[in-house]
This record gives sequence, structure tokens and C-alpha cells, in this order.
Amino acid sequence: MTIRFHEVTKRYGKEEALDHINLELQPGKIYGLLGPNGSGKSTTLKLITGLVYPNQGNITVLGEEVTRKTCKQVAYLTELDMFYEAFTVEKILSFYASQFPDFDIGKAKLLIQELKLEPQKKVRRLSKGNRGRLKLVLTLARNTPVILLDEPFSGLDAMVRESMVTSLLRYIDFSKQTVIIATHEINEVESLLDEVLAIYNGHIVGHEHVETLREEYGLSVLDWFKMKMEEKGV
Ligand SMILES: Nc1ncnc2c1ncn2[C@@H]1O[C@H](COP(=O)(O)OP(=O)(O)OP(=O)(O)O)[C@@H](O)[C@H]1O
Repeated sequence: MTIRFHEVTKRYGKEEALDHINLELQPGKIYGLLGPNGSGKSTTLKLITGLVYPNQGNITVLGEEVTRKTCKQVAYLTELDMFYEAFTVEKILSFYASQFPDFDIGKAKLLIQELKLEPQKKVRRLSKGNRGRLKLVLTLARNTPVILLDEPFSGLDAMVRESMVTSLLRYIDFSKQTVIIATHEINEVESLLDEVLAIYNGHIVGHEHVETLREEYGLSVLDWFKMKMEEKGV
């Protein structure tokens, strides 16, 4: 098992973001963490990287309790830091290689080519779609057991999303990596997912294998998610 949450509660001041969460995530799978805005998706990912800590309960990654050091095991895609704006695409790659011993520069260069990013272009001059692609390259080129993608396709057009999905499927190592995609835009990720988790108001309100949904219940992920939300009165 790669990731385990045991009775995890996270509060920000009085605001309860997660309430007694239990989870077990296996290697070689792509999980969709699906929920509306403010349901606790980003908090779940931040807890896995050790960026925030639980108030109660515990989280392990590869059997070890999460600490600040856990970020070495986790590639986490969120927003690109402002710090990188003046860098060229090529320069960011070499910077990442210097920061993360697990960063595979060969793989990053292949991805840059495949996703048609110009190596000499400055980050601040990239279109929104190309920024999205670059973030994906930086995440997928790390050989970590855990890959976390927070809203990877948000605001991107269909062509960009398609190219990103192709790269994701090609470059994930399904023999050992666990991938979590947090999103509220379900259509975009449906084809990628092995298992889905529905989160609402800090609770996991559903966890299913996508194959079971389709074959036994005849439901798409979107249908299932809507059903889960209706049960909660959303
Ligand atoms: N730093 C913070 N300080 C205070 N409250 C926070 C903080 N971060 C998140 N929250 C609150 O915790 C709850 C869960 O937030 P979280 O960002 O995990 O949800 P989310 O599902 O990722 O939402 P979104 O899709 O909008 O990013 C929300 O009610 C949010 O307002």
C-alpha cells in the first residue's frame, strides 16, 4: 500500500477541512479525487506531501509517517511558482534536475518535445495551455512513487487536455507509481481513472472501481458522482 489515512481530521482554525478520513491507496493506480469547491481535495493532497499536518489521526506514505521529508517521495503539481517566471523552459528543467535527484531530465526533454514546448521560451511568455503542459512535464519527469495532480486541466481547451492525457498515460510507471488527480471537472479525467473517491464537506462519501461502476452498475463516473452529491442534498 502506498498511502494510508487513518482517522485523519484537519482543521484550519475553527474550519474543519477533513473529518475522520480513512483511505488506502495502492501502487500502479490512478485515483480521481472528485468533489465540489471547498470539499477538501487540496487539503488531502497537501497532507500527503507534508505541507500541512493533521490535527488528529495519521498518514503514512510507503509505510512511513508523513513528515517534511515526505515531499521527496511525492511529485505535486499545483500552480507554477512566480519565482520561475523569468526562466526559460530549458532553464527550469535544469533547475529541477539540480533540486530533485529523482528528476529525469531525459524524460523531461522527451515530454517537452512531445508536448511541443519551445525550450528557449520564457515561462512568463507561455500561453495558459503551455503553462499547463509545462507543469505536467515537471511533475511527470520525477521518478517518485506518488504523483499528485491538483486540477491539472482546469481552464485548458480540449486539445491541450488531450495531449496531457496522452502524456500521462505514456509516462506514468504503472508498476510502481500511485497517481491522484483532484478535480471538480470530471469529464476531463474519466478516461484515465482506475478508482474514484467522492469527497464532500470533508468526508469521503464514496469510493469505487471505475470498472465496477461501468460494468456492474452501468454508470459513468459523472453519473455516479452526481448520484453521490444528490444523496448529500447538493
Ligand atoms: N489555509 C486555509 N485557511 C483556512 N481555511 C482553509 C485553508 N485552506 C482551506 N481551507 C478551508 O478548508 C476547506 C477545504 O478546502 P480545500 O482547499 O481543501 O478544498 P478543495 O476541495 O481543494 O476546494 P477547491 O476546489 O476550491 O480548491 C474549505 O472550507 C476551505 O475554505
